[in-house]
Amino acid sequence: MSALELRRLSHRFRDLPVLGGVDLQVAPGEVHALIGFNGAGKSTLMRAALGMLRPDDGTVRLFGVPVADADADVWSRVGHFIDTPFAYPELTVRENLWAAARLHGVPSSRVGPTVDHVVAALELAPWARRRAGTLSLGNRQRVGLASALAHRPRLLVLDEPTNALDPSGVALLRELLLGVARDGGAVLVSSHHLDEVARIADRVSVIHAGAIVGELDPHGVDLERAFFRMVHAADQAARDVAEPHSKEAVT
Ligand SMILES: Nc1ncnc2c1ncn2[C@@H]1O[C@H](COP(=O)(O)OP(=O)(O)OP(=O)(O)O)[C@@H](O)[C@H]1O
Repeated sequence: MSALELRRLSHRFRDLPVLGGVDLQVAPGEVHALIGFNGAGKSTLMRAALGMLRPDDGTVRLFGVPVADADADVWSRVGHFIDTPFAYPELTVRENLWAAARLHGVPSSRVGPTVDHVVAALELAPWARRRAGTLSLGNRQRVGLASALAHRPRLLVLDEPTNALDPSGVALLRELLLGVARDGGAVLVSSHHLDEVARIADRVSVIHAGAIVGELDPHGVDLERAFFRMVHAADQAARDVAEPHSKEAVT
């Protein structure tokens, strides 16, 4: 059973079509990367996957359960990092992580060691007693990732998680995500960084203009060229559908 399954997901914001019939699955033990240009629909897809946005059409299942029916047990197995990292600015890093772990169902008897573990994992110890609102952007991003990871979720959904991280943070996160997948967890991660994706992904789906236009081999040569070729082919196919006569005139 897939940890996450999207079927025929469609959405528009007013008259702007943003997702057009997306199918996507993330299996246990797999890092599935989603790459695409700015505005391609990555965040919208992830928000729909997490029940933060109700799509116009299509279905979302988390561990086989329709997202609308997901109960606390299902959500306790999900971790996410979307948009601006969530943190209470007036609480310390430790207090934030404590709250995140409790909200994800970690019992109070285990929350102390859970927080210790994730503070160490994200190398947040020097800032653990600082208020989150006083942290640098990169360290706030680390707190957001720590909140997503603290309760050891079986499905992680991360939207551009390396954006503000320094090279050591990027390397740290890479090892953490590979560890989650090695332990049988499922990871969906969006990124613009093809080289980073190639290092961690088992599958790479390309999203373009709200549609999955193909998969890239993460171990293939020249991922960037393959990505642009795929996107341009999708654009050409869309033009051929919109203006069939211009194609006939050329051929
Ligand atoms: N709440 C909203 N209201 C109206 N339009 C929106 C809203 N959220 C997103 N959009 C539009 O939907 C499209 C897809 O946006 P989305 O944020 O999903 O793209 P993305 O692939 O995550 O982009 P980026 O790489 O820049 O983060 C864009 O054209 C965006 O302007």
